[in-house]
Amino acid sequence: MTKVTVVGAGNVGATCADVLAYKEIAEEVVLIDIKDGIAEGKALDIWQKAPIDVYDSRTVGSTNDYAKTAGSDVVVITSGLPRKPGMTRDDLIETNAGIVKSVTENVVKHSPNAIIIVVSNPLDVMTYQAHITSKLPRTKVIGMAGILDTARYRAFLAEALNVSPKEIQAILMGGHGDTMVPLPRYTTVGGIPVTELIDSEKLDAIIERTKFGGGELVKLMGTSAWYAPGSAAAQMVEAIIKNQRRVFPVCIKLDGEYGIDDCYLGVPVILGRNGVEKVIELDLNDAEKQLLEVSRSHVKEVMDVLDKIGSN
Ligand SMILES: NC(=O)C1=CN([C@@H]2O[C@H](COP(=O)(O)OP(=O)(O)OC[C@H]3O[C@@H](n4cnc5c(N)ncnc54)[C@H](O)[C@@H]3O)[C@@H](O)[C@H]2O)C=CC1
Ligand SMILES: O=C([O-])CC(=O)C(=O)O
Repeated sequence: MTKVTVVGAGNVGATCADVLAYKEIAEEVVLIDIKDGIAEGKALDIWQKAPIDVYDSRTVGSTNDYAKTAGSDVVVITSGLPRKPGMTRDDLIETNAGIVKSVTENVVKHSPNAIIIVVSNPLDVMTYQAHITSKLPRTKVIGMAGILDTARYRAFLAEALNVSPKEIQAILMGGHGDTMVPLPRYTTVGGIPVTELIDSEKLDAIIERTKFGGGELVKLMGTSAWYAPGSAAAQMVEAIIKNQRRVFPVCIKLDGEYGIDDCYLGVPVILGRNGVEKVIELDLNDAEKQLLEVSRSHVKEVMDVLDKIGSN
């Protein structure tokens, strides 16, 4: 039986669990939260939608009882505070590091073979936290951000070009923050390089909007996004559970790739049954390398903050 646990039954976690269930990505989806009854309630609500949307994945809710999560193939960690207007993702580090650490300990105790997908922010550094706490290989503890950031970029491009979002292929690298690195050189529209279809001024504006895409939504809603983040995490789960070997930007600890050691950054990978099956190394030009270095040094600074807090 395929089993997936989602930790945190808030906006992102519940959305992710819903997508996992209605797309029948896993046979059993467990939702767990510390708030009394919330996970049970949302799991029941998703199950009651099954006759309407026609799916048969089972959903189970749990208030902090990790026994119910035992033997999960994949665990998605969404527990933690979201930011409010005026905050950066990095402002969440102290609270969320403690949460991600204790959650990871419980996850590994009950599902030692699970692949862990981290969603909590600040994303790259929470992936670091989960990786060191779990003591699992780096290919099995990865972060979700690149699919979301790339989706925002693709959605903005589809709107500007008045084409279907299905036609836009793109890749984006780096940390999940304002220093992320969209790559126009690797962006195509139905196989046509995007630079042949849009002028550079408009493309630059879309890249800027993408970098601040999370903040745009925080400003509008007073809390951060959940529909696209929940679906993006579910898409990673699907690639793993179905061994699809899809090519996605995913946050992973770099071990020499791109000339970078000991830093958690978004890079293109092949995602399959074993988690990251391969890190793909693109032949970046000097300008792209420079942007990636800016992103690396920012993430490293936040990793240093985590080391100082000492929750690892
Ligand atoms: N990586 C990405 O691209 C994205 C990351 N995020 C991040 O995801 C996280 C969750 O966001 P939302 O779902 O909007 O927040 P939310 O506040 O709606 O839900 C968070 C849930 O975590 C639960 N929780 C807290 N401590 C817990 C613990 N120790 N064990 C189990 N559950 C616990 C809370 O009770 C709450 O239900 C935030 O850190 C946010 O910044 C959000 C969107 C995109
Ligand atoms: O912006 C936030 O705080 C949540 C997030 O990471 C995103 O939506 O990209």
